[in-house]
Amino acid sequence: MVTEKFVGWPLVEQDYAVHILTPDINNIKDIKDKTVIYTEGWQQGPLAAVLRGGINAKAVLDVLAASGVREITIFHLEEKIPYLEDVFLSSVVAPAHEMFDHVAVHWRREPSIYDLVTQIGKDYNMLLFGAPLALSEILPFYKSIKEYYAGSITIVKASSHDIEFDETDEIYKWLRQRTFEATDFALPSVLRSHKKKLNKKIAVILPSLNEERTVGNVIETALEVKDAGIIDEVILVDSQSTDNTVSVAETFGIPVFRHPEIEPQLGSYRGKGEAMYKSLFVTDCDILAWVDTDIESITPRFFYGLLGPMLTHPEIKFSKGYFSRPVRVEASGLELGGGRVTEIFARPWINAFLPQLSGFIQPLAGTVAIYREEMLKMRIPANYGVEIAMLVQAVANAGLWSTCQVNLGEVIHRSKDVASLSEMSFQILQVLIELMGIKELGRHETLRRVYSAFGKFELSSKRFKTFWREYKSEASDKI
Ligand SMILES: O=c1ccn([C@@H]2O[C@H](COP(=O)(O)OP(=O)(O)O[C@H]3O[C@H](CO)[C@@H](O)[C@H](O)[C@H]3O)[C@@H](O)[C@H]2O)c(=O)[nH]1
Ligand SMILES: O=C(O)[C@H](O)COP(=O)(O)O
Repeated sequence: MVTEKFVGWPLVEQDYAVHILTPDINNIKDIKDKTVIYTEGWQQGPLAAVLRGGINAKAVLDVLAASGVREITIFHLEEKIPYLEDVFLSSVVAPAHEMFDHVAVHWRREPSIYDLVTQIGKDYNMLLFGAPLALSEILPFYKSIKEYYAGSITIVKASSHDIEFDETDEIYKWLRQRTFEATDFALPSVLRSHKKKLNKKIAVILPSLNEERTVGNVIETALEVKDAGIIDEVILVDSQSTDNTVSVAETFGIPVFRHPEIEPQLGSYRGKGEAMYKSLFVTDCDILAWVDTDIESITPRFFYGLLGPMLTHPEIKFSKGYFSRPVRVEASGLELGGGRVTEIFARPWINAFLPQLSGFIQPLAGTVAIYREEMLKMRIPANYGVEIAMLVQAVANAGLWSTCQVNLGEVIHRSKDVASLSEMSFQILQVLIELMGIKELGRHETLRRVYSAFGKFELSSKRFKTFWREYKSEASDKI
């Protein structure tokens, strides 16, 4: 049963749709542009909100305030990742103090929301929750809570202009089936046995350019995973570092190459893409994985996590790492964004022109693994466009379902200044224009920047030509 307005609910504002939940319900509807209250009904007596943070949690506060509630009790399960608490603090705790006369926040440590509800349920006639992300998850969530709580349940979904993901959406399906957690692959014996069955050799290639501070730790961590029998080779490919990166790497006894010296007759360009292109000449392994050498928060998880889905799902030919990169911003306290170039340039571009890739959380991540035979089909730009180029071609050549992404945890790495990121974006832009065959837009390769101060101008301009590599034409006999 669905009604527009539930009479039992003492709402004083009209911007809400109220849908009745009953234990035998098997379908619920959304109403666009309205906050929706999925509820078993208003119950007089003590009530509490169980909130994690985010827009649906905030919507619970809005609904209660609009219903005339002046005092609120909030239960919150402590996050395993502490910075997520900033989301709770900024979206729930801070506004609650503005909206209610009295606010009690209880930080809890039960292992799950169901344990929490079991503990507190008898004290409240009514419990309110923020809705899970997808509409399709609301009903299962309701039914699970119902098993542990006898009072009246209410789930609130914020008004949103967003298009909901649903089961018919291909990206949603892909996200569900092709997004993995690195921690699910933490048992070396299981990965070893999959690797044996798959019968493929794996090389981890570490690209470096002036990473003397972090490279040693990255190599050591990679070697741990090699010792565990998950990878066969660890190789460093350096882009002519001017610090001690190479000598640090050499102390570990791994093969170390300066990429201009690899197949020198093919010439040499500067850039990370060039290092990745040349790596195929220094190993004959079947699967190649790259992990950046500037990652301060490196752990074995980065390596086995990236490779785990490929080892356990032979149909997966390309694996991309993703991670959280907490960035502090003024207004909301914290953004869980993907990186500045990702959010401001790559993601909007992808959604506008390459929506099939919109499920990738970190489309620019440098932590990637691919089957050698798939890489051989690709055109590789020498510059920072390499990551997006490989992603676009991986999906174009073998289909979205041959790709996956893996949550590797949190990445703390050396951050570039905005001017450097602007140059990186310019390179990625050039690569996308080329790959998408929209050259008629013109290929302007100069990035001009005008600085102005005290009425004077200074002009800097830098040329970014994208050099493309192809295995087919240039080097097929060598690899
Ligand atoms: O010419 C180069 C430039 C960089 N690197 C190494 O490549 C990795 C990543 O480079 P970095 O300059 O730190 O890139 P980010 O600013 O972190 O950029 C992100 O976005 C880029 C574009 O997608 C990706 O290439 C990166 O891997 C990804 O971390 C590091 O280990 C570098 O030492 C090289 O080997 N050669
Ligand atoms: O992936 C990105 O967008 C860039 O590498 C920038 O990342 P940052 O904003 O975390 O430095």
